[in-house]
Amino acid sequence: MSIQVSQLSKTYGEQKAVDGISFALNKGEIVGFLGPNGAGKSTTMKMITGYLPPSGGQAVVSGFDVAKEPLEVRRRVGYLPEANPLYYDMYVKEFLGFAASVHGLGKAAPERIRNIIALTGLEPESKKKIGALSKGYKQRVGLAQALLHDPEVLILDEPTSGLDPNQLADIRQVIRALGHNKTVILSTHIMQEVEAMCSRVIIINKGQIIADDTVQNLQQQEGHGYIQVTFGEPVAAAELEQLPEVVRVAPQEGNTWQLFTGNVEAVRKNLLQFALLNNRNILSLQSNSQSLEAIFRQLTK
Ligand SMILES: Nc1ncnc2c1ncn2[C@@H]1O[C@H](COP(=O)(O)OP(=O)(O)OP(=O)(O)O)[C@@H](O)[C@H]1O
Repeated sequence: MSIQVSQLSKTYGEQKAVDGISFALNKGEIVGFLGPNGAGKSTTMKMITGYLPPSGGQAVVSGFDVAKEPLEVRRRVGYLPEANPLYYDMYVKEFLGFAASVHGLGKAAPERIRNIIALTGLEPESKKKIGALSKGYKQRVGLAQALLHDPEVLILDEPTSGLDPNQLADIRQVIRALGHNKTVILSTHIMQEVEAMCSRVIIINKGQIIADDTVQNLQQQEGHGYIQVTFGEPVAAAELEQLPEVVRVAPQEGNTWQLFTGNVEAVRKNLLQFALLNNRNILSLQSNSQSLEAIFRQLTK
């Protein structure tokens, strides 16, 4: 187990920013950490990296308790904080050299820095001062810093914020490749990003975990899949609502309906049977799963 979080919580005054959350991540997982603004994502990430002491519970990274052995944890974790604090007066290579010395990379540092600059696409800007870089390139320096010591675990708080579409594609590719032999947890508000990169999604709302599953499983869960059916004649909502396995129905244009269900196959069969017994014509029938964005909105509203 790379990351084991048990009953972790953080209280600010009266507010429970993180409220007893538990999850475990294995090596090779890229997990999308989603939630509305203020849900507790950054607070959780800061506690897992050891930058913020929890009010309760425990976080264990690569077998080390974050509270008891913070140095062992920092050796194994690469962290890109949301605010990405960088030394603006330093040159890119100078900053990475400094970060390498903090991690005690010694003689390995120059080659490692060269490799990381290439990996994060910093080459064209590597001779500039950090303060002179665009937002996207500053973000790349933050990512380079997080990767420098080749950590087993990467904790990336909105790693792609500020990147243009070309840079987005590059960095997603880098993160996907890293995910083969590391554990990556990344927070984002971009749902396509999660669909493109993550093997698993954890959704947090008001400090509590409300979903923890693969994107595919989330889409197949109760009420998240739907069938769109068009009849040749009017049908009443009540007739469709009483079909077994239908969770809710939504009228569309004309005689088209969306039937939400956790069992798309069963509803398809039930619909065909309903049409046959009640003398209705089905003009088209299509099964769909809702987008992650729609599921997110449903779960967090
Ligand atoms: N230092 C602090 N003092 C008091 N309250 C805080 C502090 N840091 C965070 N909070 C509160 O804790 C809650 C969770 O904040 P957090 O930054 O973890 O959310 P988030 O999910 O990362 O949000 P966002 O998507 O906006 O970055 C918020 O209500 C926030 O105001």
